[in-house]
Parts: sequence; structure tokens; C-alpha cells
Amino acid sequence: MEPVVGQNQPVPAPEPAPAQVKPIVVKNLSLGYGRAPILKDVNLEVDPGEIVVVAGGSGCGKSTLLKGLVGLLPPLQGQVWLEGLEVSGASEKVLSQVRRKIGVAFQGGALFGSMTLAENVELPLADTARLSKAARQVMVRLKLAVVDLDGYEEYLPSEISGGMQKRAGLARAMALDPTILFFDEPSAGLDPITSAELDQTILKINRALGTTMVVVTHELDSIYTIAHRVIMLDKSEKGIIAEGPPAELRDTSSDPRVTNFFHRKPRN
Ligand SMILES: Nc1ncnc2c1ncn2[C@@H]1O[C@H](COP(=O)(O)OP(=O)(O)OP(=O)(O)O)[C@@H](O)[C@H]1O
Repeated sequence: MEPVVGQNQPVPAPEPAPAQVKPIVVKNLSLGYGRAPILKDVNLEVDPGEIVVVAGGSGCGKSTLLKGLVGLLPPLQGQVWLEGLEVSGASEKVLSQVRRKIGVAFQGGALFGSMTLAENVELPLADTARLSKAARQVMVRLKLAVVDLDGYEEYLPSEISGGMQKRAGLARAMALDPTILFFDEPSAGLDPITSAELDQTILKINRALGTTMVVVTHELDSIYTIAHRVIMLDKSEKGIIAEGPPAELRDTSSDPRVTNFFHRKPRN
């Protein structure tokens, strides 16, 4: 039976209206490897379907931020939510729930060399989804087709080019149909044309599936092609010094650290 609220008992406050859940919310996040933070007090919100590029000079903490966002590096302070689930300080159970919603494409593709592309892409499915082998094979073929690797299911990573390896890594990151994809320097080591092709694959996925994306890169061509918004980190500030669409930052920023980056000017 429902408890009766007596006259002298306080009436419970109404629940606040649920705020629209943003795919990524970061509040006052500090990250580091010892006690000294590499990044301090970072705040960030990413909209559904937005492509945010994390840029900045070498060593400013781009990869560190990515590790903090995906729960690989626990925060010194602050909080991270992905699709409404708090990652920071989360239990293994919550983390595995979160991991089913996100995909991470690491530098180098991180494929297992002794497995075919199909086996590589199937790995995350075998771990978490209770699907028949036939259903898994269909999903693997679809994911490889999205990144234009249909017909390469039985190839080993060593038998395909570096650009194809990156795309296979992307197919694996997409295995569980993530709503958020994280990329760490996707075009590192690729020639400009292959890098431009990978940018087009990233855009195709974003437009077709509405996937929210966070991409760490300092490649200007990629930034202009794929970024809806750039957040620029700076090593001495240990945080974000500017954010906005790339052309806007290039043309209107009054901060020389920002304009030098976009105009490829040396520091001195
Ligand atoms: N595992 C680690 N242990 C200790 N320090 C680390 C570790 N990883 C990175 N760092 C330090 O954290 C700082 C930021 O590194 P990070 O790799 O995040 O920078 P980045 O902006 O991604 O650089 P780059 O563009 O050169 O890849 C650097 O000073 C780096 O030496």
C-alpha cells in the first residue's frame, strides 16, 4: 500500500524535468598520470551527430583526453558521462554497458595480425552479443562493406594496405553499432590521398548513421574536411584555449596560438 503523506509531513519536491541527454558531457575534468594534471578543469558537451576534433600541439594532452573520455584513464577530478551514463568512477558493470555504446579506433588500427579481417571485426560481437554464427557473419560483412572492404573478409591485415587496415579498424570499432565513435589520429602514417579517403569514410558514416564522433588529429586538411567543431588544447594552459568551427577559428581568433596553428606558422 502507498504510504499516506500526512499534513505535517513534507511534500516531496517534484522531479526535475529530465534534461535532454547529450552523448558526451564532461564537467571540470582533470586528468594526469601521477598527481600533476596534464589537463585541468576541462568542460565539454557534444551534440548528437556532431564531429568534434581535438587539436593542438604535440604533448598538449589530446590522447590523454581521449583516454579520459572512454574510461581508460580515471580522472584526478571531475566527471564524464557518455549517453547519460557516468564513466568516471563507474563500476565494471556500468563500464561494460557504456562500452557497448561506443567504439574506439586506435592509432594503427590495432588489428590482430594472425586473424582475418572478418575475425577481427567479429571479435567484439563474440564478446558481448548472443548471436548465431550466421548472424555474426552477416553483421561483419555489413561493417566491412560500410568501410568499402567488401570482398576482403578472408584477408590478413598484412595482406592489405595501411589505409585499408585503418578502415578495417574502423569496421571493428563499429561492430556493436556504437552511437559514439572515438578516433585517435586516424590518418597517422597515411599518404595525403589515402588520408583524404579515410576522411570521406568518416563523413559517410557520420551522415548515414548520425554517429557522434570525437577525433584526435592535428592534420589541418582533415580538420577542415570533417570537423563541425574544433577544440584546441594548449600544453601550458593544461586545457581548452579555443573552440569553434575550424574556418571561424582560423579567420577570427585573436589568439596567436590558435591562428599560428591554423596558418601553420612556426612558434618563433
Ligand atoms: N602513460 C603515460 N605516463 C606518463 N605520462 C604520459 C603518459 N602518456 C602521456 N604522458 C604525458 O602526457 C602528456 C600529454 O601526452 P599526450 O599523448 O596526451 O599528448 P598529445 O597531445 O596526444 O601528443 P601527440 O600529438 O604528440 O601525440 C605528455 O607530456 C606525455 O609525455
